[in-house]
Amino acid sequence: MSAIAFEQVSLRFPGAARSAVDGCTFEVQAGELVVILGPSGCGKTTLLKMVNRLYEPTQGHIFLDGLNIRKRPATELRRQIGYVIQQSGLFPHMTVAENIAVVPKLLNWGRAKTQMRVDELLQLVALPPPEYRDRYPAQLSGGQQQRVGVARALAGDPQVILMDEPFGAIDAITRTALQDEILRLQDQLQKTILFVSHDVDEALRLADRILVMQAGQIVQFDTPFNLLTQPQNDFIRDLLGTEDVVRQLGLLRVAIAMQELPDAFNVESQPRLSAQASLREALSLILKSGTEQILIFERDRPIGLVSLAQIQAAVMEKR
Ligand SMILES: Nc1ncnc2c1ncn2[C@@H]1O[C@H](COP(=O)(O)OP(=O)(O)OP(=O)(O)O)[C@@H](O)[C@H]1O
Repeated sequence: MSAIAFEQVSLRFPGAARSAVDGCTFEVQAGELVVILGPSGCGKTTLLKMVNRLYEPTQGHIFLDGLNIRKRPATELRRQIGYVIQQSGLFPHMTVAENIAVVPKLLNWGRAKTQMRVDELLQLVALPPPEYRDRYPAQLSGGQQQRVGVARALAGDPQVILMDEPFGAIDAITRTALQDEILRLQDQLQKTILFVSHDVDEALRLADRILVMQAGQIVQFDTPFNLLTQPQNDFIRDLLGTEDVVRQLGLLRVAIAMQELPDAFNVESQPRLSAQASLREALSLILKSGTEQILIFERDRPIGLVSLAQIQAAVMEKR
């Protein structure tokens, strides 16, 4: 059973000429991180806000773990769905700890259990509790506020988390660090995450699958690799910049060009790279080191080799 399912969902705002979300059908599996990507005004936020019933569809149905969300009281539903928005949405007059404790309080957890949970979550988002627990949001940087926003969304241990351009207002370097945090947290917690973004690189970096929208409709719903290698039309091609080979090298993992390590291969003096690295990093290392091939490692274990010819073949294959 899918964690989230949309069945022919549309929403037309009163007086609007066309639907903001138009006949959307898709399913998200438990533990998946799905990025909703598309240009401004294409309906991303509207789609997201229907999941926690901030908006109600004018047509169609939405299911959470197989249950129609319309059958559940909106307030109870929202307690079970984490929500992170762009400007963190923290309450300015509450401390960091009080902000994170909002849902545990609603769930009547009691003081000791709540305090423990707050500290655990602060640690999880890399903010040492003694230093940050009693600060007010205004005493934090934008990136730290977003970390607290993420901690607050995780507080009630929801299975589903909605994130609406959470890092949209953050500078590029902090943004990359926060994306790394999300990937690390996701590795650890495996939540079902719907993440709105209009940043293509962010989507390619974070998503298990990307739902591309245009004018309220779904254009393609696929893995980053498939979107890059099999874009369904010119809109996707332009949006993702799939014609730019150098850009693609930076986005595709080295693993797609790798060959298995021959038996008894001497791994000693070879230049090496992690399996998480991009083809671009592999190319750069080959050119710099002057070797024919480099070794690919996964968690300290050599798993394969990549050569210049293999990188070229991988890129050619996709054309
Ligand atoms: N509360 C509302 N009342 C009326 N129209 C709305 C409302 N919210 C959004 N819209 C309209 O619905 C369409 C989709 O808006 P939405 O905010 O979902 O787009 P988006 O893809 O999230 O855009 P952005 O990336 O700019 O945030 C737009 O045309 C917008 O003007």
